[in-house]
Amino acid sequence: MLLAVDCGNTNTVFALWDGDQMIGHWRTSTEWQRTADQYYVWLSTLMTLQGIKAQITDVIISSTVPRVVFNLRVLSDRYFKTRPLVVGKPECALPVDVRVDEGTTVGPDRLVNTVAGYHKYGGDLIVVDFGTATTFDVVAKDGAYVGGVIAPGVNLSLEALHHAAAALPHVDISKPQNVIGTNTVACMQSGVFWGYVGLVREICDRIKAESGVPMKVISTGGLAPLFQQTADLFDAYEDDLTMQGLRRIHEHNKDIGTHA
Ligand SMILES: Nc1ncnc2c1ncn2[C@@H]1O[C@H](COP(=O)(O)OP(=O)(O)O)[C@@H](O)[C@H]1O
Ligand SMILES: CC(C)(COP(=O)(O)O)[C@@H](O)C(=O)NCCC(=O)O
Ligand SMILES: [K+]
Repeated sequence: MLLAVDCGNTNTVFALWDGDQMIGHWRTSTEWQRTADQYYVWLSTLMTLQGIKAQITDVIISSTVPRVVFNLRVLSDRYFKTRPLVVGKPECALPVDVRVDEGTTVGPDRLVNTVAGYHKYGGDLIVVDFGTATTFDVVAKDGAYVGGVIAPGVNLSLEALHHAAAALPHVDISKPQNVIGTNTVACMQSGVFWGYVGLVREICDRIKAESGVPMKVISTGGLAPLFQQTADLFDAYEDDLTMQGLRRIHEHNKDIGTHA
C-alpha cells in the first residue's frame, strides 16, 4: 500500500492507496514542528478507528513547505521502513516535462496537479487550485507544465483586510446573495467572492488567448467547492486531484525503476 502525503501551507492530507483504490484519507493542519511519532500516533489511531489494516510499503510526499519534509521522512523510515519519494527532488522522475525559466523551483503541488490533470483530461488544460494561494497551472498539449499564475488565496485576501484595517472583522468566506452588501461582513464577502469570480474568469481568458488554443479548465483545492455553483467558470471539479497525481508519479517511478 502507498501512503501519499500532500502538504500545503495550511493543511496536510494523507491518503492510503491500495492499488488504484483510495481506502482512506485524513487531514491535519500543517505544522513543521510535528514529529514523526506524533504523525504516527495520529494516523494509526484514525486507521484503527476506521478498521483499516494498513500495510504501508511505499510513501510519496509533495510539500509546499520544505521544513516539514524532514519529519515526514523520519515517519517513513522509522515506521514504514521505506525511503520516501519526494516530488521535486532529482531522484523523483515526472512523467511530464517542466518548461520554465532556468533556476525556477515550481511548487511540487503544481507539478502533481499537472500530472493528474493531464492523465485525466489530456493537454491544453488549466488547473486552478484554491489553496492558501490560488494557483493556475498551464498544461501544454503534450502534458508539460509550462507556467501559470499565482494569486493571493481566498482566505488570505479576507485575512489581509482584517489585519490591515482596524474596523474590519475576521470573516469566513461564503457566497453572498447580492453584490451590494448592506453590512460590513456582506461587503467584505462580496468583494472577495465576486472579485475572485472576476479574477478567475479574466486570468483564464487571458491564458487561453495567449496560448491561442481552446483549453479545458478544472478546479481543485480546499475552497474550490465554493465556486462550483458559479456557472461557466470550470469544465470540471476534482476533489482529490493532488492525491491522484501522487499515485501516478509513484507508479511512474516504479515503472522506470528509479525507485525500488
Ligand atoms: N471545507 C472547507 N471549508 C472552508 N474552508 C476550507 C475548507 N477546506 C479548506 N479550507 C480553507 O481553504 C484554504 C485552503 O485550504 P487547502 O486547500 O487545504 O490549502 P493548502 O493546500 O494550501 O494547505 C485554507 O484557508 C483552509 O482553511
Ligand atoms: C504557490 C504555492 C505557495 C501554493 O501553495 P499552497 O497554496 O498549495 O499551499 C506553492 O505552489 C509554492 O510555494 N510554489 C513555489 C513557486 C512556484 O510554484 O512557482
Ligand atoms: K494545494
